[in-house]
Amino acid sequence: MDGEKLRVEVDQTFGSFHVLDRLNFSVKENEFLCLVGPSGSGKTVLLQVIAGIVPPSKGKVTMDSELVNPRHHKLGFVFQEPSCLPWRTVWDDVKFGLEIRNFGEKEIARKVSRVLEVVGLTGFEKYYPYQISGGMKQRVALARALVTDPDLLLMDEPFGALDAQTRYFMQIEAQRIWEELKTTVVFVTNNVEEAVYLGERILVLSPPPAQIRAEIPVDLPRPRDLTDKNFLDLRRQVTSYYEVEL
Ligand SMILES: Nc1ncnc2c1ncn2[C@@H]1O[C@H](COP(=O)(O)OP(=O)(O)OP(=O)(O)O)[C@@H](O)[C@H]1O
Repeated sequence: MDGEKLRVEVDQTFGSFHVLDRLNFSVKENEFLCLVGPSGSGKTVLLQVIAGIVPPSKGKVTMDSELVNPRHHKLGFVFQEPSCLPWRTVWDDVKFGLEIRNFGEKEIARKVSRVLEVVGLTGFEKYYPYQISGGMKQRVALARALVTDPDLLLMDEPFGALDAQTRYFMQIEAQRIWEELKTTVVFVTNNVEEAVYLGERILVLSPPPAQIRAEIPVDLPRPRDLTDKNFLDLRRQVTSYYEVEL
């Protein structure tokens, strides 16, 4: 496929439990792909398989036509629970991923300061996690993932633990950041509106053994308008697949 970044062809079982049923899809370079599906449908497992953390029972995941390997490919993660290191300031937390990659001090300073600007944390460099809000902690997590210029950014319900208003604000920010950096993103969410707001394409997973129930391109101009008729029509369409058999 033209511009294909990631190809996923996997089947996953744990003992006798069949979680992912012959999933087969690809992600284009710079694409923002959203995965939605009911709780327990295997979205987190799928991200773990994509990242090479869990080896697939059958099949393979390739990035740029090579088997995915966390040692060779730069993968960024953002999880649902903000995972700031309590003893590190925002600055030190974000630079952690660069320190272990042996970047020089000057290069680290340049990259960290740039990424903090991108996620809107300039001015908060010296703050500790207990001094910042949940939304800001997720910005730190995002900055930590972005600072290494990942080939692929995997986001697992990153805004799921935030209150509704902060979540909405972070969606606006995520869209802005993606438009600026054009990183390839696989974004897992339970929230259909969030998927239509952010994704260029949405895959709807069924309950386990999970198959792709629908693949829906989101061809709406950005920034998207939650009240626009086309937005609401698409949201309804995705929801109709999502709710079958729930
Ligand atoms: N290592 C494992 N061994 C056995 N079963 C597992 C393992 N990892 C996940 N599972 C099971 O796989 C199923 C899918 O879990 P997963 O967390 O991927 O779902 P999910 O779609 O991300 O759910 P949620 O939206 O609630 O986070 C669950 O029933 C879970 O218990």
